[in-house]
Amino acid sequence: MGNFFHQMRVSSALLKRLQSHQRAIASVNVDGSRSFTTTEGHRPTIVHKRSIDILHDPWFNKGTAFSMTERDRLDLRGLLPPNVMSSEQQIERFMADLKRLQLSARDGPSDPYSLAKWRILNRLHDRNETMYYKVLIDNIEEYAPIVYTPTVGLVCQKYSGLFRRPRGMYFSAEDRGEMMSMVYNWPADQVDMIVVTDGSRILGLGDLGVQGIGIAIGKLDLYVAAAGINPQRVLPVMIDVGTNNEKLLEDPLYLGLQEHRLDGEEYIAVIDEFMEAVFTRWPHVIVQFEDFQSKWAFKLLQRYRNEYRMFNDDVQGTAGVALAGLLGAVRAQGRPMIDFPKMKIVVAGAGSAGIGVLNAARKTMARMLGDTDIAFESARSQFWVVDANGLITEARENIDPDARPFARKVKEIERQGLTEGAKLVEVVRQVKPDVLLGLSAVGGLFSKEVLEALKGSTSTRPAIFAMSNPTKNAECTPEEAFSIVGDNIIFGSGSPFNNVDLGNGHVGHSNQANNMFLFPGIGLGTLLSGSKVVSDGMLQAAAECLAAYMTEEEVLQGIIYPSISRIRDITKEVAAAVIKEAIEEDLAEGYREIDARELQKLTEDEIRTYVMNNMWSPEYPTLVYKKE
Ligand SMILES: NC(=O)c1ccc[n+]([C@@H]2O[C@H](COP(=O)([O-])OP(=O)(O)OC[C@H]3O[C@@H](n4cnc5c(N)ncnc54)[C@H](O)[C@@H]3O)[C@@H](O)[C@H]2O)c1
Ligand SMILES: O=C(O)C[C@H](O)C(=O)O
Ligand SMILES: [Mg+2]
Repeated sequence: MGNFFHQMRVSSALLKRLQSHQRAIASVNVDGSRSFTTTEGHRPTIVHKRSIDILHDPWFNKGTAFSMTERDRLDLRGLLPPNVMSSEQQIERFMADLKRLQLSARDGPSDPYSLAKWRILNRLHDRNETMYYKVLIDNIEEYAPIVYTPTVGLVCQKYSGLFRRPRGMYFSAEDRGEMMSMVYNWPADQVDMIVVTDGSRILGLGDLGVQGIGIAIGKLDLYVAAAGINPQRVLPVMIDVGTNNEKLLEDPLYLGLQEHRLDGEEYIAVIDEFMEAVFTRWPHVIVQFEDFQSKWAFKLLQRYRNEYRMFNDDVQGTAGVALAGLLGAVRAQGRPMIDFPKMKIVVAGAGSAGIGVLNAARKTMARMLGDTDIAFESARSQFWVVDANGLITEARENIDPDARPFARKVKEIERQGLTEGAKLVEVVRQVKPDVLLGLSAVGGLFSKEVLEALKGSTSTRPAIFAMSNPTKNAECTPEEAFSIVGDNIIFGSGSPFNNVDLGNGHVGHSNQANNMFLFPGIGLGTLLSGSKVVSDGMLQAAAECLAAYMTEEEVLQGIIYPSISRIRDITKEVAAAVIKEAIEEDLAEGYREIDARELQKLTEDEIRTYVMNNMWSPEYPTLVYKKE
């Protein structure tokens, strides 16, 4: 018996070894790599690829389930959102998302087709970039609202569910001290354009944390489609310093750091480290800051704009687009642009966008009035600024320092029956403005009552700019504006709306007043000029180029911005204007084969040709394999 059990014991031990050995031999992978497993647990699978290659290989990719040690070992740190997910959580997220989409297909409020179109376009983007951009460029009017505002807002809100293949880099608070090295995990040795966000104010949707990466991706889609930046040289970046969005903090499927936002010096240190890392690796890159909450938007712009090639699209891009619209509104009245300083402008919203617009408009008025201190001071009295606490006056306690230059003098407004904190409708009623401009993120703020009050405007052609995004945050729709204020108004909005049929063959033109008409040209012009900074003069030249782009006939019809189908052409013109200004300011240092001296010799037409010759188009290159 003993012998029998002994033999049994021996054979079972032997059997176990044989089985494990058999399993080892049996798991040779299809690509020839071998996986060794033992009964004590899993030994590693030998792979012959790392970094982006392994993320893009459906055989080995684990996505958010790569552990932190694997991420370090396989050069994946920074290429994935920071939260490590279990495979169960991944499946749970996918199924929840699928069910959520099915719900939205039935509940109706969100356009289910827009998200479905985004998914299909996103899959193409991951499979074949040349084809993706050819589809986008050839159908820009139909698909810009899908890859950009407004659908991109929905994508950001649902990003944790929609996330499939990571795109871009994630620098998180947990990467402090690592950024200078992890930046080399990005496969491209040349990067021309970076769009970076910290997710703190995505469109008018507030703090979306790591999900804000969608806005950086959407903006760069326009850099490629409108400015012809080579898609292999763009990099979307998310700086994940946590989120104050309680819903995301509690969401088990959220992909970002589930802690409250860093603030103060700790926050600045993270951004500093990021900027140093990217400009060390790519000294000629241009970094566009996007959708940072106002308090940091201004501070970081001032901190970096003289040291790095950077600009803030919400502050500076929007300022230029709005200025072009305001000048267009003057032209649409059949008046010369020099009449601009006479306009009375009511602005609802004193955040990163609103203040940016006010500063640019006031400087332009002052320049038109002789560019003196007196002119600058007098221009101030053309603006009335209303924020969440009503009209901003010098009587306001704890006034935001960025808004202080636009605080109305109490004595001045008493004559108009206005006081500190006066409601928007009261301000419109008393001021009778030429322009009502919204950058408040409050949908429907220009209520029927406010629009009725605007009928009392002293302007022959009042202008309404409902610039907040996405669509549901627009201060009013074109239908409301034209039907209440009248057929003769000028209308612009941040998100696209259809034109309004006014009857009798008349059309109420719904312009898209969006910074997409400037940021691609600002980036492209800065790149091709070789300027080390984005100067105020370059930004002003961009705005004035957009303002002058429309013909007299178009403007008199109420068309003050181009159709998005012309975005490649306006971007070329804006870029040329930016280069010309950089040359005049002696900032242009040249780009690739063309040096500063040669740039200076170019005529305006030659600058345009230079721009066009450097705009990438979606044509397949011929490929030849060469062993690395
Ligand atoms: N069209 C464009 O190109 C463009 C460009 C940039 C920003 N935007 C949009 O502008 C909006 C604001 O962006 P931001 O970065 O300035 O945001 P922000 O949060 O920094 O500022 C919002 C401002 O609106 C004010 N506000 C809030 N409620 C108000 C109310 N009831 N009445 C009047 N003012 C009110 C706030 O006090 C604040 O001053 C967002 O929807 C954004 O998408 C559009
Ligand atoms: O993203 C946009 O459409 C414009 C702007 O940058 C915004 O923040 O709303
Ligand atoms: Mg923005």
